[in-house]
Amino acid sequence: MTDVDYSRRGTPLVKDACLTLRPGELTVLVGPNGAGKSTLLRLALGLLAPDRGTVTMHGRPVGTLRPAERARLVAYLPQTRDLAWAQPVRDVVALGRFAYGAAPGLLSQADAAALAEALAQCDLDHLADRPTDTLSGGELGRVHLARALAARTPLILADEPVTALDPRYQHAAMRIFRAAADAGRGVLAVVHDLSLAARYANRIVWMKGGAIVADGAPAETVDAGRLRAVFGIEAEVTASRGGWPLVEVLGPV
Ligand SMILES: Nc1ncnc2c1ncn2[C@@H]1O[C@H](COP(=O)(O)OP(=O)(O)OP(=O)(O)O)[C@@H](O)[C@H]1O
Repeated sequence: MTDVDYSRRGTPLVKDACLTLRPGELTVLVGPNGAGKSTLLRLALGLLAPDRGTVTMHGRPVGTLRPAERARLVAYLPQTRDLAWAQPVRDVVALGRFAYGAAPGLLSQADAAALAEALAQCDLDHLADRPTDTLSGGELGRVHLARALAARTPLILADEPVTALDPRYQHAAMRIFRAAADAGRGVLAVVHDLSLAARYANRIVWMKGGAIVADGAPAETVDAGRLRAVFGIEAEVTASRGGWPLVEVLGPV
């Protein structure tokens, strides 16, 4: 996206945003509550139309893509994930294949392979037949992640995909995203845990007040001054043994 502005009732929610997602990169979007992260994702997906600027996907204006075309290019994991009715986990994950013509009970070989891989990646094999209204919040979070992965799209946009997950599954999910990026896909994930972001991202995009205020590798952008300026927190940043920045939040400024 280039030079994107978006306002609602006279209030600018996204200002002058320029962002290019590249294949092979796990980009983590961070910023305080209300910074405009979800709005930016929705603009990138063409779910909102910008007041100014351009948004393209694979070189085409995103607004000109038909829904099924878009669904083959990008998987979207929204922040609020309502399911209209309870269905078995397997069928919900299979919805990730709808852009390829799949329906529950009507899966091609490719659909079935993608479904099986996504269930296994998200450790859902033992829950595959469970109705979704019997799952815990974290289990349901993994179902939605699996649905996004099953689409096997070149691009994944995930809005707070790890928020409901326990530490083990948070790391597992970030590793899945990182592996997807290493395999050549482009991933953009909104993550609030800054150490988790710094541990796995190739690149961190920082938003505040609707604007992208920094964009770069974790080692280049995670520092105490930026954490104070963007989040209003005092924090100590040290280097982990693995070389990535570790953030210890001391408290609000
Ligand atoms: N339809 C709308 N009308 C008015 N204000 C809106 C609308 N949609 C979003 N906003 C406001 O825009 C701002 C940005 O919202 P957005 O959901 O993009 O933030 P966010 O960075 O994703 O926040 P969070 O971390 O809390 O999820 C918020 O202040 C929100 O209240």
